[in-house]
Amino acid sequence: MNQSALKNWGFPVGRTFVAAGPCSAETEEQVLETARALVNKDIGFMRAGIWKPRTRPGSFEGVGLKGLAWMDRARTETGLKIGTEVAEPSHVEACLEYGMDVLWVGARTTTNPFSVQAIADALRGVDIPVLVKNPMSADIGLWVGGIERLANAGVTKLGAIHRGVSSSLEMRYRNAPVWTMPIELMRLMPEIPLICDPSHICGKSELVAAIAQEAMDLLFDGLMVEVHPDPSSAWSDASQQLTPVEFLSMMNSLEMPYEQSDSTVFQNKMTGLRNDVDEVDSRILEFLGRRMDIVRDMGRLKSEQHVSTLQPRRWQEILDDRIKKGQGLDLSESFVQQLMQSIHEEAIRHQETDRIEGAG
Ligand SMILES: C=C(O[C@@H]1C=C(C(=O)O)C=C[C@H]1O)C(=O)O
Repeated sequence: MNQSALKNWGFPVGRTFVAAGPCSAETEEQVLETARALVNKDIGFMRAGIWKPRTRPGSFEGVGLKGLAWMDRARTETGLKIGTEVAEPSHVEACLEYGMDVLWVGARTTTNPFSVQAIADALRGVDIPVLVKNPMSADIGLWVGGIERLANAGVTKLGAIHRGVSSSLEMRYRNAPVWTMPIELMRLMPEIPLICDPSHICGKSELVAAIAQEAMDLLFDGLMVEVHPDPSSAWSDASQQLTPVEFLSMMNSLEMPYEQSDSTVFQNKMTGLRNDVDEVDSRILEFLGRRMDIVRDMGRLKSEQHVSTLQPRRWQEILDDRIKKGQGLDLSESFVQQLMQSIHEEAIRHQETDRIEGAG
């Protein structure tokens, strides 16, 4: 949690920090209409995409420079701060000419250290807030590295935006939420304010409120939400944008939890439950240690008989059986699968280590 940093950067912060605005600037009227709908609503800044990195050519790629002039007009008229995504040094230069209040580096750009470095170099000596979206894949090193490149170039007002991760397996969301990634960023860089972009995670407007709430429950410092005066006619990302009315109603119904409570009853109950969890975790680890002892015995037997470490049929049986058992315990299939895969990998490591040592 680092909302004080956002306040120090000069952004209005209401109950939580929030950036809102259309996916793309489309027309001057659309930009102004959005700004008018957002004014005096505790908005940190109005967002709008000016250059849109699209997966395939031929789709709408942003209005370019004239969009910056529209945003500048919207700022003059409403007093809202304005921000957009930059993907190359020429974008940075144009944004600085228009005095944009905040910039962010998009997910595709964060994926490429050369691009981030070029943007960082273009930002040398500039003191505006810069936010870095997580890369397309679940590679936290690229995210941290992007933030570090900007910091090394002298950018001091740094933040991060979590927009989920591209996944061919994900069906419900456009980008898998993979909360472990922002939680790890919070641990590694606690001084960096962290904002969630539920619009890009969800891809569908009806899912946005639940993900925004989850972000609040996970102590994100704020949200970046796509809001369009008429989402169905939007030139990009039509299905994930909220109307201003939907956006405001979502903001009003968001619950903002605290990290702690002063209630001693709460604290005592939590301490008791946490002790129980500590006890269970110790037993899980003891059992895992025992499992690995057995696995190593098997490894020695296999080694003597020149039998392979990997036993695909046995592994398939184990997976099917544990997933089924997990269902009876209200453990999701994907959790049990990931857990067993980790255990299997550790088992293979034990058997292989013994094999190599035995051979040596
Ligand atoms: C332990 C064994 O070796 C490997 C590890 C397994 C496990 O951890 O359960 C299962 C099958 C093998 O791929 C075994 O052959 O049973």
